[in-house]
Amino acid sequence: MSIDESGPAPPQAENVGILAAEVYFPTTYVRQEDLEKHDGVPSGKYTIGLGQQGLSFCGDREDPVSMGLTVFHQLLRRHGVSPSEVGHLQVGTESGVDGSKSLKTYLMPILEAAGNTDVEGVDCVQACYGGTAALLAAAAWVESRAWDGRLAVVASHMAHAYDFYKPTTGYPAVDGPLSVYCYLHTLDVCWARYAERFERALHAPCTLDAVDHVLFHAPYNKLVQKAYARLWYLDGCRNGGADPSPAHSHTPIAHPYPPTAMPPGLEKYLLGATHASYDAKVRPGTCVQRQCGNMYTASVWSGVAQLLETTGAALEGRRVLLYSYGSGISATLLSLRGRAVAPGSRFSLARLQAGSDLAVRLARRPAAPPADFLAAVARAEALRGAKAYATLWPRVEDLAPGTYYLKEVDERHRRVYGRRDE
Ligand SMILES: CC(C)(COP(=O)([O-])OP(=O)([O-])OC[C@H]1O[C@@H](n2cnc3c(N)ncnc32)[C@H](O)[C@@H]1OP(=O)([O-])[O-])[C@@H](O)C(=O)NCCC(=O)NCCSC(=O)C[C@@](C)(O)CC(=O)[O-]
Repeated sequence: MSIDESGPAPPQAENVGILAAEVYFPTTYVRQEDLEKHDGVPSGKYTIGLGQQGLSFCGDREDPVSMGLTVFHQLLRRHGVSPSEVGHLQVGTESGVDGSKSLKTYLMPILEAAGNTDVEGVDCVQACYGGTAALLAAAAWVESRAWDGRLAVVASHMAHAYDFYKPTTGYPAVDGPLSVYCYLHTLDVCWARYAERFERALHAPCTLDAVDHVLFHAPYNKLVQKAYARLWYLDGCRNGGADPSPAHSHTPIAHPYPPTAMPPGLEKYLLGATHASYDAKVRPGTCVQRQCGNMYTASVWSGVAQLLETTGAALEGRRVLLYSYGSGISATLLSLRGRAVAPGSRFSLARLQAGSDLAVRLARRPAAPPADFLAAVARAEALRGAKAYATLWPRVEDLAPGTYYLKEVDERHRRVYGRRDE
């Protein structure tokens, strides 16, 4: 997919696009309905209230490095990319394993094995936005005079899902309502700026009708539903539509209500009014997010991979709007266009679709009991900063074939990785 029009095209801009995407999630997860029972909250609180189905977590055998190794290895192998073809490798992350060494350096053995050490890029760290920053840096490299024709890889990894779920010492402190406000308010600002640029570049009105799919960063799915409803509302306001609020029906809206000052009933109305278009434009990119929980830097980009799987060649010519949000605040609203590549290319949309197995892998995961999840959290806490230990769980044979895993942390905090046989 190519990055959409956003201004006068520099000479190399036609080379910029996403050729392939790969997603890794651990095989261990807990069902949200089991967590509701375990936590003693009313039934529906997590599954309907937050719109989530599963929560991925991993044991001490997996960390951001092993997940990055797995997904990077898989990306090259599945798409027939030789390590010598990679000239840029950038990792978007929220949770490195070292205060100095980048995650990118841990992935280098895969390229070094093929004699390739001439690889630009390090890590991008900024809450959930790191993956997007990495993608934009890779795109800028391909557009620049430094580009030598090789491929750029942005390897986003999934952070431990419980990092944000159970804040304790050393975990992020969260102001939930403020963070939700910031997410939605930032969407308002981004949409206004996006629409302005769109109209300047394309000399055509920017409306949601010009968009075929929308992908959102997803801390939880209910916020995605609300964000899409808000986008529809903003679109109506911007394009001189009538106030859809039952209380103010058909009054032209000069200024949208801010997210915190919506008249009673308006949000519910918007959710209902956008139900069908949400199903068509948004839902196809949300399955991994609902089944794994907040994937932080990888969240919105998992939607790209899922859209490739569900839509394939039909994506050609379609416009995908993508909202990346990271606390702090950093956000980008950008659009991508599905583009055909040379017939028979290893990166054709049809091939990407045929080679993708996200739904199969999600369905194959056996659900773990909440007690396993809590034990993994407790062990991660106990091992924070520890050295000279061998990892214990899960058993290597319970990892998916080909998965990289952490074997041990030695007495000098050096991490040793292995790979499960295929
Ligand atoms: C989001 C909050 C504040 C929610 O807070 P909470 O206390 O978990 O839930 P709540 O009591 O506010 O209820 C949530 C919804 O569930 C409903 N509900 C309640 N009970 C039931 C039931 N039985 N059956 C059906 N529905 C039920 C309830 O009515 C409500 O509906 P809403 O008003 O939203 O429409 C909390 O989960 C939180 O603090 N989360 C962490 C922060 C977060 O996710 N923020 C999102 C924006 S910031 C962001 O995306 C960045 C981030 C987080 O990814 C980090 C980064 O960038 O690094």
